[in-house]
Amino acid sequence: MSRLAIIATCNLNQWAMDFQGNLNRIHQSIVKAKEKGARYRVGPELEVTGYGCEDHFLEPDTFEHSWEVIGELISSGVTEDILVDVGLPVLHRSVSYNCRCLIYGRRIVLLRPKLFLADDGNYRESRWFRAWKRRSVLEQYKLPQVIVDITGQTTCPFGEAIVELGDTSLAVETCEELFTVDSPHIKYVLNGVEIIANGSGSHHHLRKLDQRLDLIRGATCKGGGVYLYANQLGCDGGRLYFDGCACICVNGEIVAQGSQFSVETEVEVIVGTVDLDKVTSHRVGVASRGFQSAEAEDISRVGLPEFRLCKSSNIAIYNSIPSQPIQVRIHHPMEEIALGPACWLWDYLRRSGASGFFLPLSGGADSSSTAAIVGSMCQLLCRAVQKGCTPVLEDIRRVCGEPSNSEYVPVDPRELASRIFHTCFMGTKNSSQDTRLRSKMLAKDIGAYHLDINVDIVVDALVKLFCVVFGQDKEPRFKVYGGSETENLALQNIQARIRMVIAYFFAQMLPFVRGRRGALLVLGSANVDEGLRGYLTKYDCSSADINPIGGISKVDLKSFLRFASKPLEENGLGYTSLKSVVEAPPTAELEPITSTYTQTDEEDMGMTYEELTWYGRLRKLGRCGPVSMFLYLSQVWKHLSVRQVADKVKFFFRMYSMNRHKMTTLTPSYHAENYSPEDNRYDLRPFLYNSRWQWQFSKIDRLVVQKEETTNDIAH
Ligand SMILES: Nc1ncnc2c1ncn2[C@@H]1O[C@H](COP(=O)(O)OP(=O)(O)OC[C@H]2O[C@@H]([n+]3cccc(C(=O)O)c3)[C@H](O)[C@@H]2O)[C@@H](O)[C@H]1O
Ligand SMILES: Nc1ncnc2c1ncn2[C@@H]1O[C@H](COP(=O)(O)OP(=O)(O)OP(=O)(O)O)[C@@H](O)[C@H]1O
Ligand SMILES: NC(=O)CC[C@H](N)C(=O)O
Repeated sequence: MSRLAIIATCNLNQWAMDFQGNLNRIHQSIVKAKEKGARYRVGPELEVTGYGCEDHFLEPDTFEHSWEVIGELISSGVTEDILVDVGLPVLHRSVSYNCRCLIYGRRIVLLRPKLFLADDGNYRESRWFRAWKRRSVLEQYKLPQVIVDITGQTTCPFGEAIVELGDTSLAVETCEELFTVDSPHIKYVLNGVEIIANGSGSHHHLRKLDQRLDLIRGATCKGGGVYLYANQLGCDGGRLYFDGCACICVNGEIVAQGSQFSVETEVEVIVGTVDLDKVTSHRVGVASRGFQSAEAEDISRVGLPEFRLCKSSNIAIYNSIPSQPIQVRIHHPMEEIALGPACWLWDYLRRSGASGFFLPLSGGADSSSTAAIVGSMCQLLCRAVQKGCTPVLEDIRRVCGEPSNSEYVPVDPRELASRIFHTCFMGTKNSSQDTRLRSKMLAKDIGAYHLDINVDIVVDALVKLFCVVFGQDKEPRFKVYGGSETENLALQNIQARIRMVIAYFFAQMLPFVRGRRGALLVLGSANVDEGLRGYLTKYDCSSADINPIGGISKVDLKSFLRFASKPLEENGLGYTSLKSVVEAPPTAELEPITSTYTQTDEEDMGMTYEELTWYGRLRKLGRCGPVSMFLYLSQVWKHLSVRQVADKVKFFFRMYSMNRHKMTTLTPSYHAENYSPEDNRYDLRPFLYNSRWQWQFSKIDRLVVQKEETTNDIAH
């Protein structure tokens, strides 16, 4: 008979610092794995604490509580008859490490510290942990008293090692180690390890899954082997959405895949039956691998001979056949926008204790996108309830403020939206009927509780106050009525800013008005490009509690709106009113519309959204300063003269640097794109610039002259 093994990996929706909840979910995942006959279970990175504890990893309490959780797991008996691989932070000789802990029954088999830390973009693990550098040394770790008391074991091996089981060998790596050039799994494969597990804390951004799956397949494609990938799922207390997708890969082919975006369960266990003889067979067939293996550098080994993964008395084995390769599921980027932020919003809402959302809905592309994402969340929730996910139903009832004996079951996403989603059009004299109507129609499509109000009374009161203080002759006027730039801007900003105050007021009071308790979270809708250009009023209605689209570009949002306007049968979101939103030119509607003037975003900004997307990508992803951005764009924008390109690039950098201060107060938003300008965690820059960029701009000027001379020479 083949060496068949049933193994399990999981997606866990952990929450930073929620030790009790995290313990329950880890426990549940082990129980589920055992129920399905698995003999090995791997969980996500730092699952005991939650990945996103950040500076809590500097507190000794965090390490102590982590061992208490391990103690609870062991004493519950759940680790009996299964090899469990859990992620937690560990202090060893007063140095903190991000570790995997392998437990069998009441024995800690190995503590394996992370070798290569994640330190780019959103990650800064070296702020809290050290990477393990003594790769050839296996040290003895002094176990804490809480574990000694339960197990009687006083020390365990600490370091990089292969675990030799009775019938196979296994090694583990942690998240970023899969992404590094010289991944540890290469050595493990050459050392004959058949099963490699990776516990990850890896977040979603658009179009990323492809890369991750390629790496997973690549790990065992050349040298054979089984690769198990576990990940966190959901919002664990920050701006990131961890997108699960736990999977099992055999000899470079995915045989099992968990969900990427799901509100259905906090504990998703993915089980596969793998034939380890297939690994041997694959390996024997590649002679060059054999040559390299024969001379591979040895790795320390820890023995667990009494444990056989392919246990012949395992009843489940008799009933199972090896898992076959599957077609992997990769969502279209537009579905990713509809699903990722929706799942993040739901975790945030249910965990914050709020009673729903309040969204200032202008009928423009941005706030309409936010609204559609909340609609998508309601659709996901109703689908989960239909499938019988009881914990989801309980959470919904709690958010809706239902009594404990409630029998409420949401079946219609629009009906659910009417309970938890509130939208408000806040018009002024400058608002058009078109946007007012679009806002109303979209709210109807989604089912939101909608308000249509005018805020002129408040704006006028503020202008009056100004006149009382400074005199009637200083009454500010719009430019179209002969006012200066300053007056024109001030009159716009006050309308925009007052909307924010009203939004918070209404969000606090609406549950009371509707005979409910609690308060609503205010949603924001600023997008990446506006942030970059500074085309927003600081502390206006783009300031909110959370923003699901703050990391998404306008160009992607437009495509998303087209997708969301399609009927459900065509896999859209069914919000047909969005069609007119996409077609309308973006406008702030803060200036009076006259027969000769209508305000539009692109004209106001002095650049198009498409140009802004270029600047955004080159600035962050291309790591371009003004000069290299100019050089690059003068190659690409052939429809413009180099002087025009130079003027555009200089204008962008001037506006960007003048407005960078606005990024410091950006509403916390879902991280969806690597070109995000988010200033607090991701895109760290100064916010007081010399916006003349003298050195850089004069170099651009010299280059323009040079290029013009060269072009003239060629022409003659
Ligand atoms: N270096 C610096 N560091 C810190 N803070 C700085 C600062 N420079 C100015 N400030 C502060 O920022 C204030 C100016 O910023 P802010 O009040 O926002 O005003 P401001 O940026 O002058 O004007 C708002 C901009 O957004 C546009 N807008 C308005 C309304 C809607 C929309 C839309 O998205 O549709 C766009 C409008 O056309 C204009 O370009 C100053 O009064 C000062 O308090
Ligand atoms: N008339 C309005 N009624 C309700 N909310 C509004 C209105 N105008 C603006 N807002 C809110 O203020 C935010 C910022 O306003 P701004 O004029 O900058 O719009 P925007 O960023 O272009 O977004 P949108 O595309 O949603 O209009 C909007 O996203 C919206 O949430
Ligand atoms: N936690 C980690 O090591 C994650 C790093 C990895 N590059 C990722 O984005 O998935």
